[in-house]
Amino acid sequence: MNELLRKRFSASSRRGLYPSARVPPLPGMEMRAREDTCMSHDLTPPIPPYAVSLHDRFLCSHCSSCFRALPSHAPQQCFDLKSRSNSAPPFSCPTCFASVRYCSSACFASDRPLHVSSHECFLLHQSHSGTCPADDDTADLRVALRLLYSLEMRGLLPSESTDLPNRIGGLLVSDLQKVLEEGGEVAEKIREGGMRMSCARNSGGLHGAVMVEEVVLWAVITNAVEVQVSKGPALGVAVYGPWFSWFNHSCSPNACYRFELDNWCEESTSCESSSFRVSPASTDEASIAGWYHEEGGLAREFCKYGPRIVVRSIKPINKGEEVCVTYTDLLQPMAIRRVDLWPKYRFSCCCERCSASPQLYVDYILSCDARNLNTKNNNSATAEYDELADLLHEAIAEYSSEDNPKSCCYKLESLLLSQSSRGNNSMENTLSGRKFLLHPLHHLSLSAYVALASAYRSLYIIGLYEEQNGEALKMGRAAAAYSLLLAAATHYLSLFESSLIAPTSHFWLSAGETILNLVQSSISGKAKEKYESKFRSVSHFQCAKIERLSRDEFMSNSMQFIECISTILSRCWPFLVRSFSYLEKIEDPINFTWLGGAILRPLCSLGSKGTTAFGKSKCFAWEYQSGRRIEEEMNCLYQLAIYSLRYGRYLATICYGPQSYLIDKLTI
Ligand SMILES: C[S@@+](CC[C@H](N)C(=O)[O-])C[C@H]1O[C@@H](n2cnc3c(N)ncnc32)[C@H](O)[C@@H]1O
Repeated sequence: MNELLRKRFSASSRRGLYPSARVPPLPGMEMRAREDTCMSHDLTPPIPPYAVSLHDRFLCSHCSSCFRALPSHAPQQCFDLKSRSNSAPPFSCPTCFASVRYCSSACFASDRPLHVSSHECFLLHQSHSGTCPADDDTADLRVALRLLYSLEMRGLLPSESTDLPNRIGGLLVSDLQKVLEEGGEVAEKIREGGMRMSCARNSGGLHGAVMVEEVVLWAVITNAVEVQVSKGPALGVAVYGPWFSWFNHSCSPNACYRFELDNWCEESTSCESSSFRVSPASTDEASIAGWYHEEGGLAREFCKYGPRIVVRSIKPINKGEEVCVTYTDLLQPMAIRRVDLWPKYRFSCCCERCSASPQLYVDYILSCDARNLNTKNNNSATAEYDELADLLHEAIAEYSSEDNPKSCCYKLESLLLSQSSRGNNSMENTLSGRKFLLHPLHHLSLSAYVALASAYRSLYIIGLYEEQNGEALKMGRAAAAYSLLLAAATHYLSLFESSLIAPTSHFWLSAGETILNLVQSSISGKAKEKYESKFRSVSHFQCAKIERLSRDEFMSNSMQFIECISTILSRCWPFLVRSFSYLEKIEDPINFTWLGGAILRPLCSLGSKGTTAFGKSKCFAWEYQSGRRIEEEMNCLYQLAIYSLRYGRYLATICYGPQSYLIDKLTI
């Protein structure tokens, strides 16, 4: 931001808008279960949003109102808004160079007044005119402008003479003053963003209230969610009213959420409170009553179209229990989760996972030195750990920004090799003079596997494109191996912290897809048909029951799945990892016996309860022999792909429901 402009909007000029005296914060709102609920149940109907905005890169390819992909006449991708064409497609905004587009006249009619009146149009104009960095995404600012306009139209904005509000439209905005006074990245984002919003609203003028823009932008930062309706990056950003925004965070959440693009209500844009299995709660009942009556009710929503959000249970929940979702990546250890949550949400989580003493096994294992796995002693050298973490993050960041998968694989694998003990079946306590040793379940290893799986997938595609089949096969093997390692590791962790089934579902689906692609590009159509028919005749795995699923049934299904694929995996793992030094150290990615007896006991007892759905007897019984023909390897991998996809789909159905985009075309 221009330094001169920053000075003009210094803290002292802003302070004038709201007196510094603060009213005591309202008691926090939360959501509680109205009745006993099993895992895998929708707790809310589809909730329409307060405000939504596509990320800039999707403005040209998706409808700005309903978020559906535009018909093929529009360019599929639009990473650079400045390079738009002159001929505007139908249903687009002529004022902002057609960067905002709609799929139908209904979407156009419903959204364009908001697009124009919120001055989003002007903000995009600013972006085009080159005054903002080309890679700057304006979705947060645009959603804040839209929210601001909607609140204003409904008389829900505080007047300039009142104290800094604790809530706007029911959304928590307390702590803004502290955030701005303390400074830092988020304060900077609010100051700069608030000013850009103000410029847009005043057609470039710098007068008028900046503070209200900052308040609304803070509401967006604290309450918005990324809209994920398809594979790949999130399409945009959405802010929902109290029915969603009052769900608190837990690091051991009992619910998660999905988005739906269809089933929007043509007539009514609000939800009946009777259709919710949760209700708002607070230590101060009067403040809830205030939101029901004085502000027009919790169910008031602003957008006719746009992605609806549905909250779903992922654990059994008792009547009256608080229902929480997660605001952060749960595969991180506690210290990192705290650092991640504080700047945007201003609280230190005290959920049962965070307050357990001693810390829970899952948190211990995500951060401990490989040599301490069985000792519960986490005395590792922090300087050496920090150095390793920096190097890993640097390599991953470089991959994200420069898209050089080869260099990423080289750097990450060198780091993993230099820091690892000898692999999971032979953990040694006596290793070298190193002060910190990684193990495959450490959170740094998991982050590295995510990047490696993605980088090797890119190299595999490049190999296929360049018709270097040998190289493509090699890269595809590594991509499959890292995807499997990631899925197996998170699966293991999810047995101790069951909310981890949500990320685990993504990893099994991704492993299944990666392996299936590898098989399909490596065999002839005839061979594929043969595998498919052979597999159909011997495989009966259904992971059938989702409705009224008990925790025991779920655990039993999970153990059977692992039992089943362990047989197949032991045959094809050596083929996948051949000639990859780090992967070769891992003798069996789903065998966790190296973690020690005490830890494994609960799992062994569960395993013995297994029923027949995933029984070993139903697997193929081919023995691994070195030098087998590639078709035989592929045959084995094909089974692994199908099992991984089916199990991933089972987990995804539990977490996101059968309507989720993750539950797609698996017909085999
Ligand atoms: C999206 S709102 C959730 C609803 C909020 N409790 C309210 O009163 O509106 C996010 C804010 O809620 C509070 N919050 C959420 N989860 C929390 C938790 N586990 N512990 C303490 N505060 C939490 C924080 O102030 C956070 O910024």
